[in-house]
Amino acid sequence: MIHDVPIIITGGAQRLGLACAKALVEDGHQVVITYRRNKPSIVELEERGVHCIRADFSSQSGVDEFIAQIQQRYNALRGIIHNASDWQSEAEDIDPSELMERMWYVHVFAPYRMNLAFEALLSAGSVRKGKADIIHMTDYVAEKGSGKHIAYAASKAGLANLTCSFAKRYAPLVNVNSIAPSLLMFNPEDDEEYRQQALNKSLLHQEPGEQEGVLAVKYILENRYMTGRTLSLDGGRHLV
Ligand SMILES: NC(=O)C1=CN([C@@H]2O[C@H](COP(=O)(O)OP(=O)(O)OC[C@H]3O[C@@H](n4cnc5c(N)ncnc54)[C@H](OP(=O)(O)O)[C@@H]3O)[C@@H](O)[C@H]2O)C=CC1
Ligand SMILES: Nc1nc2c(c(=O)[nH]1)N=C([C@H](O)[C@@H](O)CO)CN2
Repeated sequence: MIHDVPIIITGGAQRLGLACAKALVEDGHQVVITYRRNKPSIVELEERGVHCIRADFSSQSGVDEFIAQIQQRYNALRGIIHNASDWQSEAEDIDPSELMERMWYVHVFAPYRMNLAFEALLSAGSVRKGKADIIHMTDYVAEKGSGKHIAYAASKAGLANLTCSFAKRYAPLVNVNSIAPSLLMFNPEDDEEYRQQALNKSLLHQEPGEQEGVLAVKYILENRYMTGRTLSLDGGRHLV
């Protein structure tokens, strides 16, 4: 057992999770990330002192194995950012039952099990660091639904609801909040037409990039009077 008090970022080897990991290390935090598929960023993160753990949250055993590794290695946590996510749509070649199960495991079951299992570690982290946080990365569509990503949206709504329940359960030692982005970053395969449509969905018409997500995470980590709330990062999409 070592005496670090890290922040865990799930799905931390690319895009937003990776940017958060680098930024939190810069700010002096100890960081643990999970990754599913190996990537060059893992070496870079390990060189910066990040503890990288391979984990797949699409089954109960994958979640349980990860929890056991954390409990064996650490006795306190400064926080956990549930960022791992699978943005899969209801495509014709996908079995809906399999899709819903996959979405539910990564967006609801894994955060739920981890939040329960890490209660003692987060409480200890709060005592040692003066504060502990659980952050759920949800999505604008958790509130509005989505015609193309039905299971994804439903499972993100489940994650948003966990925010309220765990905020009640863990107050006052652990603050529990969500960040609900709309468009943060396009994927490389997105074509120009798709990009224009997505940009036109918000008042601000921009692809903000991962650093806006990092700022939101840092705000929550520093804030002492917010729990059970959602920080909306959507360019005013609700007003369009
Ligand atoms: N990007 C955007 O515009 C938006 C993002 N968000 C939310 O913000 C967060 C970050 O977004 P973004 O950086 O784009 O996310 P990505 O989709 O790029 O990355 C998510 C990470 O989660 C990991 N992951 C997926 N499924 C599993 C699983 N079953 N078990 C373990 N790990 C898994 C992936 O690992 P691997 O690569 O190895 O498969 C990947 O590294 C997500 O929660 C997302 O839903 C919300 C709205 C908009
Ligand atoms: N896990 C992910 N979730 C989401 C992604 C993504 O790439 N990975 N992307 C989006 C889109 O950016 C969308 O909001 C606009 O095209 C949503 N969620």
